[in-house]
Amino acid sequence: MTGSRIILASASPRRSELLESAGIRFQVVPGHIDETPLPQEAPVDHVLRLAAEKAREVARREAGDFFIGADTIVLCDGEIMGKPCDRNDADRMLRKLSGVGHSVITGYAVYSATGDVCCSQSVETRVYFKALTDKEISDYIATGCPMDKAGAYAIQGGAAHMVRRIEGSYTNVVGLPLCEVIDTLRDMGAI
Ligand SMILES: Cc1cn([C@H]2C[C@H](O)[C@@H](COP(=O)(O)OP(=O)(O)OP(=O)(O)O)O2)c(=O)[nH]c1=O
Repeated sequence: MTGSRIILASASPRRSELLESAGIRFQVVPGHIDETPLPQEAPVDHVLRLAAEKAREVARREAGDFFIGADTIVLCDGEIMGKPCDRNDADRMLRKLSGVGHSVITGYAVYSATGDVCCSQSVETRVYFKALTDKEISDYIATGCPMDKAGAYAIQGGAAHMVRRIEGSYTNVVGLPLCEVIDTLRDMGAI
């Protein structure tokens, strides 16, 4: 360890758990930004922009050396799915994901306050759902789990049985592509 103060600019408990599992020492300070996509904004541009905005917003008001921001979306048939706004929206999303493949894209950014540089990257994972029954969807929504997850599901939680297979990084689906984030932290001298 270099003794750098690393700040995770995220309210996501999943991101904290993942970073902790890699043995990184850090503090959590959630970022507060508007997550509305810009008109015509491409999915990758969207997650990279939000990740960098979260990291920089926290860097403006907290002391630290390196600030990590991230944003995860589900991309299905051209639609960017963030977190559902209500149960009907969660139902609509899960019906759309049922029986088909989609992408989960996470963008992350590491901002160095001392160097005033920001390194960012996006990672894509393909996820294939089995066909879901009406009961599976309504039971899952009743648990409340979908409400704070992009695409209205958690691969690490109650939706594990809905996933037939994935191609690519598992941690990327949960919210932070660990291999890549650790490489970036090392390249920047943060760890
Ligand atoms: C697809 C999927 C998403 N998610 C979560 C990861 C993110 O927490 C959330 C996507 O919303 P984000 O806006 O990326 O993150 P957040 O609002 O939870 O936290 P912050 O902006 O403060 O960093 O969905 C899972 O936990 N499991 C999954 O399988």
